[in-house]
Amino acid sequence: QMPQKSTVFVDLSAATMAACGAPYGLISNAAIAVIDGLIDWVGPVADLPESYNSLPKASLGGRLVTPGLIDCHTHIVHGGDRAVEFEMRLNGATYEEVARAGGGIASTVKATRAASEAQLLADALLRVDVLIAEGVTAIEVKSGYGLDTDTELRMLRVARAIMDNRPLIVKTTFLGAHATPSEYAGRADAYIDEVCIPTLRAAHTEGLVDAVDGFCEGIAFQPSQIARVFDVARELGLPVKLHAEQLSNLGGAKLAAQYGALSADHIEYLDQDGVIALANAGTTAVILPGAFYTLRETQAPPIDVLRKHGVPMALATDINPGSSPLNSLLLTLNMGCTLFRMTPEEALRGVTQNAARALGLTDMGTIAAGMRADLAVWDIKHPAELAYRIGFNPLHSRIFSGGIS
Ligand SMILES: O=C(O)CC[C@@H]1NC(=O)NC1=O
Ligand SMILES: [Fe+3]
Repeated sequence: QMPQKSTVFVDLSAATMAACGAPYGLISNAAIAVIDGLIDWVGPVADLPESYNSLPKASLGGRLVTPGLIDCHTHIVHGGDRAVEFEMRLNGATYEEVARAGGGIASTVKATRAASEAQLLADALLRVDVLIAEGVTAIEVKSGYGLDTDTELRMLRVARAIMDNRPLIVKTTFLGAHATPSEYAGRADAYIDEVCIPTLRAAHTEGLVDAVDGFCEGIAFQPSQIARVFDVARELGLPVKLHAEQLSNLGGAKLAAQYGALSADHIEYLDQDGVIALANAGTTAVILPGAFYTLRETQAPPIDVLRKHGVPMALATDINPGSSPLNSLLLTLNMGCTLFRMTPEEALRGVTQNAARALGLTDMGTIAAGMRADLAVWDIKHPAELAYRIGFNPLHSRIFSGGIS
């Protein structure tokens, strides 16, 4: 864990992302007082209380500061890759031909089951370091490529080990209900009862699970099967989230809302009833343009309806080797705007304040007293530049728990 710092950062503009009237919660000529790794005060430097005069000052050279970025939906731990099936598809192979050749989730399950904890960690850290270089200070990591007890537990242990190796907050999500493994082909209910739920219990006993997720889709699990997993999550006192309405509308978002889910994710096929259910439940919508782009989908999520009903929107890479091998949260910002017409402010809020909300975190995501001092310092003049550029990383430095890292 990085040493916790006490510093007053000056010579900066702060896009606090806090609700304080100005777009982006912007405070020009600001100061941020940090004590023991937590933000103690933020505001115009002219108003800096004298009580902070004894703290060391650090100039940020007039740069723009945002909350550290949060990637709230990732499958960043996994074995192998799916480049060959990417090539097969572009050479005209159908999904069925790819599946028959052993492609799809099954090929990543096979590679993940064969990989050691050390190999999974080494591979994940390569992808994590790319996110850290973009100013990311927290990520969520899902299991779901093991689909057997040993490998699901190994994936979650690797997710926890990331925090021991990098200055990063990692929240883990159990996704045993990601797909039915080949040994249970055609027996999804048996897989849920004999593997998924017992593995969830074992993972929880080992302290490996912060939330529980599922893939509610025709090619994955029905709402009734997801509900059986969510009932156990509720019994264990674990929050839930759900991959819902990605390729069709099975009512997954409504099911998630019934369980007071932290988030409903993808939601390209969400209808107005589903939006209202999310709004009433206080569930965050997680928008995932990487899968929409990679799968060349045509149905965009109902951003305007979500906006109309005040459903908080988060934005994430969904980094996974099959449907979203997208290793850039900055590019995700641009895709959220250009593909789905989110505004640059909504997009930035989607990887800060609302990403924290999608993970049930209350100590990060905005620059405000009491929050972790996890910040990103940018060589830009306006926050909109973060979503505007394509393939350009303007990060100057990253502050984690009050220390430059
Ligand atoms: O193709 C993969 O490996 C994951 C697919 C991915 N998982 C999910 O729940 N939705 C997706 O698009
Ligand atoms: Fe996903």
